[in-house]
Amino acid sequence: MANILIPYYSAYGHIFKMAKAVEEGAKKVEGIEVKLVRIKEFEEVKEVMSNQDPYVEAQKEQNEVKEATLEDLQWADGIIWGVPTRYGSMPAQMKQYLDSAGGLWAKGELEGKATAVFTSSGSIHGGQESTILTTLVPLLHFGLIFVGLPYGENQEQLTTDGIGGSPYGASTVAGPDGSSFPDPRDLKMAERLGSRVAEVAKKLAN
Ligand SMILES: Cc1cc2nc3c(=O)[nH]c(=O)nc-3n(C[C@H](O)[C@H](O)[C@H](O)COP(=O)(O)O)c2cc1C
Repeated sequence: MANILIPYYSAYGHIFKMAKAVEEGAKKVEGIEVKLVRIKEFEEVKEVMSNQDPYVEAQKEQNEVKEATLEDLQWADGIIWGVPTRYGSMPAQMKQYLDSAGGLWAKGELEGKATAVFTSSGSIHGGQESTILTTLVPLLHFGLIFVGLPYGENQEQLTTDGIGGSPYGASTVAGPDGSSFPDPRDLKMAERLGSRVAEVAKKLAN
């Protein structure tokens, strides 16, 4: 038995779609309970974006998803973070959540749990790898054990096509105007990342 938490932030829905694929993958592993939770939005952002249809529609889609709490992190044996690229690194909303977990860090409560990151960017070279690698820095401070997405199981990465996926984690390209959808190969790799973390978390928990 092991619990997998998928905390994600998604302004326009791409990370949300990837998160659901990660969830599917984790659920495929026997004895796994999965919880998908959204990172709290800033009130200022809600206000500024309230007249932007793509944002409003994407938020509606996520209405049913509960907001992430610190108790969720304690509950989890494995944590898979959904982190869209903001200037080549994580959004402030995600950093705020991580910063609010200082009490758990102080007690070492997350040490030894499995973790992974999936991301999304506007353009192919807009910072998917830098987002995952810079997200890894605070995750290591928490003592989490990083799980990547190796080529062997993810031959889709061996391409010159404009899709996501790297040894660092699953990803997708949203398009400069956000109008692209995750490629089926992106979703497949996201699913495999979910299964992989679930397998590792189960072994670590036992
Ligand atoms: C403030 C801001 C900064 C961004 N910075 C980048 C960036 O550095 N590189 C990039 O390719 N896309 C960038 N984007 C585009 C987002 O990565 C893209 O909208 C996101 O991946 C879509 O995921 P979502 O639909 O789940 O929100 C940025 C978007 C915003 C709003």
